[in-house]
Amino acid sequence: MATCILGLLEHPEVLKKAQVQLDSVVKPGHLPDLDDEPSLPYITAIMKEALRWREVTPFGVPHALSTDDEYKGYHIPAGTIVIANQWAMLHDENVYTDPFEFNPDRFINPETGKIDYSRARDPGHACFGFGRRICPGRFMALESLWLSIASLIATFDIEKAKTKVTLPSGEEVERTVELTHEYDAALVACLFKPRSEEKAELIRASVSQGQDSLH
Ligand code: HEM
Repeated sequence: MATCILGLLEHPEVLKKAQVQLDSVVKPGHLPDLDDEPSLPYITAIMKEALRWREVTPFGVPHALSTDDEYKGYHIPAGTIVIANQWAMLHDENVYTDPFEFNPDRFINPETGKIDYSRARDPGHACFGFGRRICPGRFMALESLWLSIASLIATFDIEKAKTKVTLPSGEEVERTVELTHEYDAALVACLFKPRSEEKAELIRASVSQGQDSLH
């Protein structure tokens, strides 16, 4: 979710495009649900791009060989720890054009407007691991992520938080609130604003429904 929010902050046009698609599909007064998924390919594309762009586990989960093996002529003895470089697979420019760009449209066929993995491979080929130990929670993860992203975009405008700063000259300027980090200057404070009073009511109703279901 954090990656997705960062991508949307960097690309307000993606947020707007997703809101237009949501508004044309989801009935007024309702939040999106999984039945809407086939009609909302752009939300699916945003989710897949977030899972690719800043993948959750760049080096997967290390595994150890229980028996000797051979891979492309390399002998790998039993006990060797093998790390799958998911980051490289999901940023391979032969598979994903401009791999460091957050671009959900890479998964959308421009003619049909539908999801099309023939132009950019489904990140599911790497982001959940591989083989026998592939993530068993991936179906739940994809559905809950999709619902969270769709509901967030349907109800909120998201923008970088701004603050007023007074320069030594006395001039007041507006600045983006960035919490710089030793290794990464990408920590940005953001504001979530309900898109309308109707959406604010929808958010309140859904929060109180969630609280009721906890009791
Ligand atoms: C976006 C969300 C998620 C991502 C990216 C993710 C990714 C992964 C990855 C890369 C592995 C290692 C697979 C391997 O060894 O090759 C893994 C393992 C695992 N995941 Fe997930 N996961 C996610 C969500 C979940 C959820 C929601 C659950 C449970 C409800 C879950 C349960 C597990 C379990 C139990 C394993 C260990 C499987 C084993 O070693 O046999 N994961 N996950």
